[in-house]
Amino acid sequence: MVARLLAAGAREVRVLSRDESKQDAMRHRIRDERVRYYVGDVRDSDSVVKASRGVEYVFHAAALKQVPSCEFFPLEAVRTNVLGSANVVDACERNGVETLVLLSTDKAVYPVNAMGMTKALMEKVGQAQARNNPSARTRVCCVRYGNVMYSRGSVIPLFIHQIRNGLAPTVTEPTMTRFLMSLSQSVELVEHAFQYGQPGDIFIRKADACTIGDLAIALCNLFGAPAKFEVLGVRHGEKLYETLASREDLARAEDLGEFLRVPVDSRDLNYALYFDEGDVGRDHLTDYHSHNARRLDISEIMSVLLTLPEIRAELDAAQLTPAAPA
Ligand SMILES: O=c1ccn([C@@H]2O[C@H](COP(=O)(O)OP(=O)(O)O[C@H]3O[C@H](CO)[C@@H](O)[C@H](O)[C@H]3O)[C@@H](O)[C@H]2O)c(=O)[nH]1
Repeated sequence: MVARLLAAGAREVRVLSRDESKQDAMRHRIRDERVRYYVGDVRDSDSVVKASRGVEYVFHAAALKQVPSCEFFPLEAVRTNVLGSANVVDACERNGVETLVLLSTDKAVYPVNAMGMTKALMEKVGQAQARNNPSARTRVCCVRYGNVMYSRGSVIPLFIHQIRNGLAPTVTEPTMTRFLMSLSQSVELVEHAFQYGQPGDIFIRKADACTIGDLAIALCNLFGAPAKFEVLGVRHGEKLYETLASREDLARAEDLGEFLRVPVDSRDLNYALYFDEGDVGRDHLTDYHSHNARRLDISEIMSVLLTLPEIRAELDAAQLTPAAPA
């Protein structure tokens, strides 16, 4: 996102995060005087207010995002994902920020784990700001997407590490499905919300899905390893499939081709006014989830993986020419 903003000619980009070491690594990688680094924490309102003073646009990606660790420390997830996000919303309004985009996840839909529940509440905090303050200075909207391939701490780099060290990848449950998105697709979704979002909108990117067993085999094939994996069993708080849009979302959604736009339910608390009309339009019986989305087969997964620069770099490092997808 920072790279895209710089390329688009931003005068200044501020990065607020807790980890000075990651900031230092980024400073060396990006080498651009327009990037300013602020050490702080979304849990500390003061640090967010200071970092967002004089800022026009804010992209809020700070989160506790590992499902199993949020299960063990749910209050930590509440502090960062819910209260921290509320601090960001408040700081933006206070400083007259024009647009705030909140980054959410498919795990926020019908959530079963603390990570998803806290992200769902973050969506609610953003939407309540839009609904309760029609004259708000800040336009708040949300994006929701599935797994970003090769993101830090996720399963693809783990499988590659295992395969490159001669180990069989450890698959939790082979039939489990996930939506697959590239980093650039997720950034495009954020940019779309930033450009076109109305207050309280949630934008969803449609995506293809695959089973984790097929993903492991596709990576074994690419790295020339035997096509086999070890089965671990489902981890704490995990779902067999993820839902990008609920049937309730779909009843209100506008189909934009690659994206769905779910506008905020802008009725006020005076429900009597709506008694005659009711909440019409709930004609969707199915959700949009990773079991009923388009399913990639092993050779399609291999082709998708080969489009990622990170996978190409891993193959180069292993001095491998990729096996052609069958
Ligand atoms: O050793 C492992 C670790 C994970 N998995 C599976 O791989 C899939 C993906 O796991 P992981 O990469 O850890 O991602 P998720 O737990 O699905 O969560 C990621 O994807 C979400 C979007 O759905 C984001 O919101 C989260 O921040 C991000 O961590 C899941 O089915 C896991 O069960 C394995 O099979 N073996």
